[in-house]
Amino acid sequence: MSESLLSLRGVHTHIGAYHILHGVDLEVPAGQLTMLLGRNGAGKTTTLRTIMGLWQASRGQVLFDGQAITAAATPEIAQREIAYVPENMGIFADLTVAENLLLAARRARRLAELDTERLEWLFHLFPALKSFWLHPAGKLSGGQKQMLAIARAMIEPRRLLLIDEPSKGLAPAIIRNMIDALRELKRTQTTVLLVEQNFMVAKALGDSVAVMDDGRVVHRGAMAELAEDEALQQRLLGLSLGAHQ
Ligand SMILES: Nc1ncnc2c1ncn2[C@@H]1O[C@H](COP(=O)(O)OP(=O)(O)OP(=O)(O)O)[C@@H](O)[C@H]1O
Repeated sequence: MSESLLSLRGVHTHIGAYHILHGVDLEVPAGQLTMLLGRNGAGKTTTLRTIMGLWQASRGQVLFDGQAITAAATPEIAQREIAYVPENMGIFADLTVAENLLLAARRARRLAELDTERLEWLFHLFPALKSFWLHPAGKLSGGQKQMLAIARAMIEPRRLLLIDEPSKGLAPAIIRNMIDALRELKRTQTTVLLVEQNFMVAKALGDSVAVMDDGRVVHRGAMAELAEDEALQQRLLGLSLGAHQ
């Protein structure tokens, strides 16, 4: 079992008067892709936002590489090379694809300063970025916007990527492209925590898995084990047998 890069220990999060996370225990092994699954409203997005410091944990600990980041502010967390791709993607529609990528790169101020090798790798993963390089990002299709959002998170080497439901609303062919790109990212041994509702995506990409329900992690294990156990999927996720084939 590889060592955890990120650990959540008994994390509680309140949003205003609402108690949303009720003691989340989660381990994200280094160099692996961990799936975070669960029904709607289980607390997956709240967990990612709490890790990123966008919500503050009211109890418990968030440890990154053995150090507590529980009370750290978001910029400090980002400086530790943790990147977050929110469900709404957070791209700037009026800016070009190139400008969107440049803004995500902390070490480059001008396009010429972007690491060309890394850029070529991103173009190889997401060819649409090259075709639309100088077009406003708002003109991209939903799938292309999602690819841009992920590419922004990958423009510089990151130690941990938090990605929220990248397949949402995408056509199956686009989802397959996205799976291919994330598989390629896995080859670089980047540690990823990926929230998904689409079980096919989870099955294709996950090394390990955590399933949430009602603000807690209720199952942890290998993704391959959950993928084979339809009764467990039914119990944890309410998937009807065979529905996700
Ligand atoms: N800003 C907020 N104010 C109040 N309640 C919130 C807020 N954001 C989330 N919640 C509530 O917290 C609970 C968990 O939401 P969260 O978005 O983390 O779930 P999720 O597992 O990501 O669900 P989904 O798959 O639907 O995105 C839900 O009951 C939701 O209504």
